[in-house]
Amino acid sequence: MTPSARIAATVALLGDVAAAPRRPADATSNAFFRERRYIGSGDRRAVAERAWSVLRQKLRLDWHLAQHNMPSTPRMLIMAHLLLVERWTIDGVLQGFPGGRFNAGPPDPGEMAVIQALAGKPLSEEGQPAAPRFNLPDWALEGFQARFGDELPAAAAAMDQAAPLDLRANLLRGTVEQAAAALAAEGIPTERMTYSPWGLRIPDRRPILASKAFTDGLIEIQDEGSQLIALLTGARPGMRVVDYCAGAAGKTLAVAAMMGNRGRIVACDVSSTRLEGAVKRLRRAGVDNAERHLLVAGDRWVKRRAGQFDRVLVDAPCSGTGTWRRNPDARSRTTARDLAELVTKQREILDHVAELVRPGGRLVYATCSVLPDEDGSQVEAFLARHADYETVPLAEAWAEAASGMAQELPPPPGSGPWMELAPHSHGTDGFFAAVLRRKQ
Ligand SMILES: C[S@@+](CC[C@H](N)C(=O)[O-])C[C@H]1O[C@@H](n2cnc3c(N)ncnc32)[C@H](O)[C@@H]1O
Repeated sequence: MTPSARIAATVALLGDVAAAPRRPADATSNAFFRERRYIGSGDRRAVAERAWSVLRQKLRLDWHLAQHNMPSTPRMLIMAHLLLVERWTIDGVLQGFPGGRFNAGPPDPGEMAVIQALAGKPLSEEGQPAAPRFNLPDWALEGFQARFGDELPAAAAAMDQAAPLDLRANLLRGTVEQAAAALAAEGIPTERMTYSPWGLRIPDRRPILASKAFTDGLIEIQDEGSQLIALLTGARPGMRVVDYCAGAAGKTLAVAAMMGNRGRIVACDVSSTRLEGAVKRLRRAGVDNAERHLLVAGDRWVKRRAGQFDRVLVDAPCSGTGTWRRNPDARSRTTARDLAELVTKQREILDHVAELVRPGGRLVYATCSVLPDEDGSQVEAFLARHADYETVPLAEAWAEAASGMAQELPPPPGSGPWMELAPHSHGTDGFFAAVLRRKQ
């Protein structure tokens, strides 16, 4: 493809993303390239990388375009990206948008006026309101400020970067060293992680789904923060555990490995598609102590099992604000209304499952959000409603988890009542986890 044909393909991809505003951009992107198998891998990478960078910077680009009363069309977003992010000149942009077949077509007079106004401008500038300056949607600004305080500039900047590829060695299939050696033998070098005893990191992201280490179940893709949530359950062989919002079983797999396949873990979810997705993963990982339960309206599953579980993990549906490194489009896709609905849903789920835990057992509440409404405030409100629960501070929960493990753990990733992870402070996605004990 010529450079201008790549730009035209990026316009088309961003058009598809805009046409399906509630759909995650990676799903749209996969479908886009599936329908265009003639696009070679180099072109595909170039188109996807630029589209992804536009989505990563979209709130800032929107702001610049709004200053000129220009709607954020895919064409205009790319032109603004070329000027403000890639630092192209006006001539460069005009060459990128020529007429003719396979090209995006030249700018119209309105677009041309904006191109001229944006040329040479910085992406972020003095006087810009805080939300676009920190690349945050308006509805999330207050929560980010409350969570990070003076660290907000560093936290927001780290959230802007692409994330590494994090793997978890599956101890049901071998040791961490064996997993690392298997990957290295396939030309995929990895690094150990700071906190997770099972973690292997690939700093430069590369496809690993076709690797033998992956198909043999030696490794799973899982952010270090997610691994630490599983770790904080302190699950051990022989326990009875529920992973209540299990999705496609990401954390079920990690917890089952901690249990050495002994005891029982039930993966519940309201989504049959997600639970279905768990089947293959459980098999590949060699997990045979897990069962799945699809939650339906009026389900009495929880009521019938009151007080029966040692550990209940609620990996709650959330705004995903902690994962914006990986899902930059979610910044624009999620709304204030979504957040309000999620906070209500989280409260309802917590209240519903509280009775599943046996006295002395633990309820672990986790999100991949950094917003206090979904995290600390949600837990404080739960504790105020449930006098039979108390917090197990992070250091204590960490030490408890460590005592059940063969290898030593580093010091916990923080102090205080719960675990709060973020890209700038821990190199993980943004995560929250609180360990709550049901009193005897
Ligand atoms: C953060 S995701 C879980 C990710 C998963 N634990 C993992 O590690 O891969 C939240 C999950 O909660 C599920 N969910 C939404 N509402 C629910 C409810 N009322 N009860 C249980 N699960 C629910 C969603 O279908 C989604 O799979």
